[in-house]
Amino acid sequence: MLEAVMASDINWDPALSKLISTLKESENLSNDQEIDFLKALLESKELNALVNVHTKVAKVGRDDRLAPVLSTSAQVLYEVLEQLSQHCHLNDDCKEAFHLLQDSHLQHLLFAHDAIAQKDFYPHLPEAPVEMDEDEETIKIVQLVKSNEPLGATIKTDEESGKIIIARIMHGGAADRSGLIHVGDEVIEVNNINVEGKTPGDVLTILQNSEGTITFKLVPADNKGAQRESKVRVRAHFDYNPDVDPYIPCKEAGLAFQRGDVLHIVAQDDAYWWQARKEHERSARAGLIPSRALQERRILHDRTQKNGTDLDSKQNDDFDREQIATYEEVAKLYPRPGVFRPIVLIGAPGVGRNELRRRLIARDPEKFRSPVPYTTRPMRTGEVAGREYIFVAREKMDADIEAGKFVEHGEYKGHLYGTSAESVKSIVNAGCVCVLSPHYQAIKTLRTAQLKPFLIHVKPPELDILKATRTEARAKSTFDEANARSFTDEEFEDMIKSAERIDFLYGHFFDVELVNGELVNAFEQLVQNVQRLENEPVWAPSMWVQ
Ligand SMILES: Nc1ncnc2c1ncn2[C@@H]1O[C@H](COP(=O)(O)OP(=O)(O)OP(=O)(O)O)[C@@H](O)[C@H]1O
Repeated sequence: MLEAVMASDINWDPALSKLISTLKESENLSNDQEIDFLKALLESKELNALVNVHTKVAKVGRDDRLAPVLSTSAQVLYEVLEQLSQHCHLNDDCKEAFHLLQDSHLQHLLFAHDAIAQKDFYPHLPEAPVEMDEDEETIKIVQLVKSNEPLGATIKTDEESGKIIIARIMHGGAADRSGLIHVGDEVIEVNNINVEGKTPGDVLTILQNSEGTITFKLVPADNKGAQRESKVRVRAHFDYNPDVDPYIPCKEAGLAFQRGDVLHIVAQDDAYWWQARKEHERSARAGLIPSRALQERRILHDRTQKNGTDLDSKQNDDFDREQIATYEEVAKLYPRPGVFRPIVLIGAPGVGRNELRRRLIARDPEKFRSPVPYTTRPMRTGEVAGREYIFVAREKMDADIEAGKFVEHGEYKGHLYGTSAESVKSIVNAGCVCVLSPHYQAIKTLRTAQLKPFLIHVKPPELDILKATRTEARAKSTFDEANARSFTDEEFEDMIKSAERIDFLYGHFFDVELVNGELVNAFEQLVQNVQRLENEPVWAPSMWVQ
């Protein structure tokens, strides 16, 4: 009786009611326990409520008015940001729209929208296994038309089976675009020629001698389509030329690049050879590049071979080079309104970092500021504490350096000098652009996710221009504090050598290189870079972007 009252309170789903009544009619089912269990489950309030929710959601889902106009809005947002970034300097409205669209709440809202629009919330279940006769092998026949373009696939002999298999499919190449050939597919015939027992070299000869259409008979691999394009971008920290690489499996498939190039890594599934495209050449076919592991091994091997005869191992007391520079993962760092990245001018002593820094501050002292450095040297007559320097006791500064409170520091004639992290932070927090011109060894301590510095290498021009510009400007040597004199020839030469060494050791860390020949031009370039940083996204270590 009680059951009947409760049941009548519930608005049963019609399909569920029908199932329950069918169950009651199936009295001839032998196992009573199973029927009781099923009955209890079907009559439970929870299941009924779930079915009702499902019916409502399904009904709403069918409503065309709720269909998303767009399911890639986040992508569109990035495209709009890219467009706007080129016009920010022209128009204040552009600038405002650019800053508004960078808001992380807005971006996450669009990500959530796209996930729903693409119905990305359903669990991805593996495909149900299809029962197949084990002896039966599916064979596919693939026809490709031979053109001047390479096939974009490499083959190898499988170590275990001795069969010829597809080793690699180059992203964007002819084989990839056909969508018909996959890594691991076994090659049985090429143009009706059986390749059993043949070497990859023999197969290549068959391919080279074929004209027009090439027909492959293949046994498909189990994991076809397993290659998925990754989104990883890296900045190369070394130059690479496949033409002079004796180990690359196929020189034509290689991708040449230079230190500083941003590469889009499209496949990393091979331990030694990654596939990549240059970031600014999006439509191009991907090429092979050495993997991080392979490149690390090569560098270590080269170092032991050279055994201390090169720039790298000399003067180790002076420099500490990043152990092994291969690739650094990068992402686009968008400017944030009112929060400016510190501008750090690095260069050989005497090259003109301070001159450029002073000019930048003089151009807009409200906006560009440099922190007052700390020192342990005694105050000189005419100096004011907190204006030229913040004067501190040696013990205090030693302790603060030890505690990591200085972003850079050094010792000169027995006294410590340095810039505190706090003073940089307070300039940034005040909405100003912090400009620093520290010693080059400070790169390592400055280059952190907290500071996110924009590093500029101020380089000297060629020797004759260096001499001419400094002589004409009556430049004062910075190597002799006691006497105001001009630079000597030796000092000019040292400046160039020092710049080469900075480039060798830290070149991959710089965002921009700026040649300080004619001062007016160098300053103009500096201003342009500073403006670009305020208005455009710039590649930075991906750790800084998260
Ligand atoms: N492009 C240039 N043309 C002519 N003179 C220049 C140029 N750049 C800098 N100078 C002059 O060279 C001298 C040294 O410059 P600056 O003090 O800026 O060097 P620095 O890189 O800061 O050196 P240090 O690290 O040794 O202090 C100054 O007299 C400066 O005016």
